Amino acid sequence: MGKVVLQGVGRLGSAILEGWLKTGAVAPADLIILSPSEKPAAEQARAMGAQVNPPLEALAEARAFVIGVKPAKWVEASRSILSHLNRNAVIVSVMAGVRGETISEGFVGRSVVRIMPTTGVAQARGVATIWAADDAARQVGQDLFGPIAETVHLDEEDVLHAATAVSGCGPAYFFDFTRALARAGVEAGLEPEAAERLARATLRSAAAGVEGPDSLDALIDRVASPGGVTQAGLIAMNENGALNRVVQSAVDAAVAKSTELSG
Ligand SMILES: NC(=O)C1=CN([C@@H]2O[C@H](COP(=O)(O)OP(=O)(O)OC[C@H]3O[C@@H](n4cnc5c(N)ncnc54)[C@H](O)[C@@H]3O)[C@@H](O)[C@H]2O)C=CC1
Ligand SMILES: O=C(O)[C@@H]1CCC=N1
Repeated sequence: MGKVVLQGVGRLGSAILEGWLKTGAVAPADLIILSPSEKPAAEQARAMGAQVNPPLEALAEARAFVIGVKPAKWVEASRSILSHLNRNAVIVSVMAGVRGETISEGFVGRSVVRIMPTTGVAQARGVATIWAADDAARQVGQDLFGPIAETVHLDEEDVLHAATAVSGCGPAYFFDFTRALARAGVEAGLEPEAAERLARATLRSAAAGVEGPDSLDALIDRVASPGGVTQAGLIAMNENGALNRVVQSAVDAAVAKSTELSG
């Protein structure tokens, strides 16, 4: 089967690692982790049998090489490992922006699959958008991320910018909204601790609602009694298209940044 190399155990890399360890999607004995500093998730993986920073000759057994470093770092990070990496290893990039063709050139023609996951992969409850130029690479992406995320396959690489702006970044938008809701609750008279507990629990409760088949319109409708309290809040939030405008501007800015990173 071959080894899976994870290069970079930062915010997202550690979430991926936690998801794999939790689900067994990648057996710890098949994991090679490359990290310049000690990381709790890497240490947990090591205790379960993974190799952390082994001699680079170990990369000759790699079937997949996951780039978990920042877009500005991958070229430098690939330099020392390239000559050791199995010729047939599939390069799995979770980097925002950087194009598959550019990565493939940097990895001397190896196949590339691009994935845009959310940090929810840590709890095996992520969502991951997948694009690859060839089916074999796409399958590697599915095998690695299917067990820890709901996967959405794209036919067009360019649409990854939009998927990144909506989904890769999306959890932060919801957390930001939740924080704003808690702050508004404090303004309205709640104690800060109660306001934060209520806002966080409401996010979880709303998330449970979207597990089912109901449309978003139906879900909103169920909360908003006609002429009632929720409707008053929704009317204020959407006055002159305010909510759509602010969300659209966030997505547009993220798409622009992702496009900038693609060079
Ligand atoms: N944080 C997120 O929610 C998401 C991040 N991404 C992508 O994931 C990648 C990583 O992002 P974050 O985890 O947020 O950044 P981060 O800065 O938290 O993690 C990057 C890690 O790479 C390590 N690193 C740097 N040079 C290295 C090298 N030569 N060898 C091994 N490790 C090295 C750093 O020590 C750091 O721990 C980025 O390309 C980003 O676009 C994609 C989707 C979501
Ligand atoms: O903020 C970032 O650049 C990365 C990509 C999507 C989520 N986090």
